[in-house]
Amino acid sequence: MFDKSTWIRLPRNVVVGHGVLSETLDAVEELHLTGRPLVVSSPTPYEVAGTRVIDQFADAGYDPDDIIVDEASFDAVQSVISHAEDVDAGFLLGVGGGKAIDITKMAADHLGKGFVSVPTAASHDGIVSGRGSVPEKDTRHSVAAEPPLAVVADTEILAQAPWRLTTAGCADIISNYTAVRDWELAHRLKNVPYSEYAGALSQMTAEMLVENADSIKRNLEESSWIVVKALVSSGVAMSIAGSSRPASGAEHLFSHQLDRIAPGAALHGHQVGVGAIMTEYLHSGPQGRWRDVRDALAAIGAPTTAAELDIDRDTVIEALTTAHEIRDRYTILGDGMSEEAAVEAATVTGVV
Ligand SMILES: NC(=O)c1ccc[n+]([C@@H]2O[C@H](COP(=O)([O-])OP(=O)(O)OC[C@H]3O[C@@H](n4cnc5c(N)ncnc54)[C@H](O)[C@@H]3O)[C@@H](O)[C@H]2O)c1
Ligand SMILES: O=P(O)(O)OC[C@@H](O)CO
Ligand SMILES: [Zn+2]
Repeated sequence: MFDKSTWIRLPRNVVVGHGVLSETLDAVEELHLTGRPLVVSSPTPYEVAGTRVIDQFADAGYDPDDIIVDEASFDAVQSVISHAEDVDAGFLLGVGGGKAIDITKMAADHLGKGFVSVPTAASHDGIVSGRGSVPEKDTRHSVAAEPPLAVVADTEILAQAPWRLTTAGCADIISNYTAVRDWELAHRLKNVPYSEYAGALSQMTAEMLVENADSIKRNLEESSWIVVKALVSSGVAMSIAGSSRPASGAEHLFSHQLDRIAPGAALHGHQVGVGAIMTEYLHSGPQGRWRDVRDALAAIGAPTTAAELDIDRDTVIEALTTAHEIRDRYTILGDGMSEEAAVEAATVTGVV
């Protein structure tokens, strides 16, 4: 008997383009969301977009409230949950980078309330995904969370954000190459469930971004358009998979470990990009495609070395040799790299 079943939870409205922040109210009303809007944001995104979202709802007769968060932690999620309960929020809007959006989708999930994603930077592919990423002690959780009912991605705002945030988003997408390779490996070796559809979509998204690298340029709003569409597509791949597997392999484990050892050193996307150069080397050897990964990152101006991440050699080696411990996710790192092998991989690829 065929007894498989799956839920693919996707946004209903994905609104992308110049000035679309002013259509946030329309995108929400079309969903028939009711009650008090709660805007969850971090300091700069609040100034850049949060106040304008609040004004829209206030002018339309809603009674919006807001809360500022700063870090991706379970404490921050709890503070949003408590605040939402105190003010009797009807639905939540996450306005900001990856951390603010992750916190909002996890709080919305706990509360059983609708969630709307309003990215202010094209820096990560959590814009659409139904996953939240939270560090806790020695580990990093990938938590099932409320996927957005609507996404409002204003390319005017995304283009005005610091350029490094956009190159971080590109690198988060380029890392899909190695994430899919790790996923296929885990499927073959450990019988981890694999979705051909999600894997193909994730890989195609990375390929399209790399093919369009010439059009991804500072001060060009079309760049934000290309990158945000790729970020949406990657998030859809995660929703189809029901996990972050299509977009998170060993290169992400390396980055998560860096977050523990050298917190705040570099952006998530930049870290996973550098990680992908080394894990592609591990997959395909010295003559393999790690140079293609490195060149694709370099073409869009993302870091390709530890120095560009502002991370020293020893930290890279420590992160490489311990990355397999952070999560129960089988990857090319297997049960761990020896120090000698880590030095070899980081040196041959020019990361250190
Ligand atoms: N849930 C998922 O599927 C998923 C996917 C990718 C990344 N992530 C998570 O997202 C986080 C990384 O996202 P991030 O790189 O956006 O980090 P972040 O949320 O810390 O944002 C980086 C900085 O950019 C600022 N910023 C955002 N928009 C700005 C703007 N318009 N102008 C000026 N500054 C602006 C933020 O306030 C913050 O200080 C990590 O925690 C990562 O694990 C989650
Ligand atoms: O599940 P994690 O490893 O947090 O990955 C999510 C996201 O960063 C993928 O780009
Ligand atoms: Zn990522």
